[in-house]
Amino acid sequence: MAGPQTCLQLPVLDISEPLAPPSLSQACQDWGFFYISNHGISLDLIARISSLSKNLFNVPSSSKQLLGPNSTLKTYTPHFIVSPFFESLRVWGPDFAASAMSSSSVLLGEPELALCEVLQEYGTKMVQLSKRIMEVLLRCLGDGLDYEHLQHDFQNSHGYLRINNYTAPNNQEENEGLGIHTDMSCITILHQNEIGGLQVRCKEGNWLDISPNEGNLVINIGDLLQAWSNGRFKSSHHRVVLRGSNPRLSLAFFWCFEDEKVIYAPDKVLGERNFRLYRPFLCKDYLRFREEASDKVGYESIGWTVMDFAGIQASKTKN
Ligand SMILES: O=C(O)CCC(=O)C(=O)O
Ligand SMILES: [Fe+2]
Repeated sequence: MAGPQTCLQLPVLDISEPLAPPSLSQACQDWGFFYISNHGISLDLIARISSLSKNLFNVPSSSKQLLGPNSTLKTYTPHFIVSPFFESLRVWGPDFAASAMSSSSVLLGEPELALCEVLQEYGTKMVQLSKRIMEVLLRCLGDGLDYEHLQHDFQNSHGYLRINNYTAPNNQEENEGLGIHTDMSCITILHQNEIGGLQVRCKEGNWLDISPNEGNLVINIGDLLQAWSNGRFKSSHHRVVLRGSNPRLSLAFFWCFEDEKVIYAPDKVLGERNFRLYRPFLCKDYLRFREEASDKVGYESIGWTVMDFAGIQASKTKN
């Protein structure tokens, strides 16, 4: 008899094709996760980013603190904020090279030009992919002509990249590299290396692996799109577990609404559900709510999702 399912089978959207697989809408509704293929990101580009960014993570932690939460740039998240095994460097778009230049100059004493160049290439491709993926997703929400109208809402969206470096202890345990959370994006485009470890939580509460899939990138829906789509797309709780001591590196690109955007599901996306699940809210107010959550309860976002913040049924006061 087959054992319980441990790995989630997800549709693959071939981004070079005009049509999406029929199962895509359902996957966005049930899981908020799918893969994309033919995305134009070569293994060589990823290998160059991985090896150059390792040089940055290898500098002494006293240097990395110069970019930490109390610094001016605040592009580095040190160990123990998210977990003992996680550190991360943020690269702001749209000028990814300039952001990498500032951070690498602080870490190495001079800019790492090769890294700036590859990150500019990666970031620019991520922006193009995000627009293409959003186009496909909007077609799923509004049939035919509606989608062009919907696209206006995303014209000022922007993106940033996080280079996540995981180092697990050499023990037999399964260690949590990144705790349970939802993303504060519209969509996230993720490359995880061959180690795997990304998991999504089922309704029943158990965890399913989202395995590395033949060079395909993982896409997940974030909170902003869940609210804007009136819950038709789901921002799922997910986490990263580390099995064994192999190093894990991931590149997570977050495509977001602009800070001043009022997030409010347009009439055309309401679909069969004729009422709104979320009150209108300013994007930056939700980001602030989540920041406040991290200060109070740490990184994990349970009880501090967009439903808690703006859900019409939800209690809106948190003490
Ligand atoms: O490292 C990963 O695979 C996932 C990262 C992630 O979920 C995030 O940065 O929000
Ligand atoms: Fe995430």
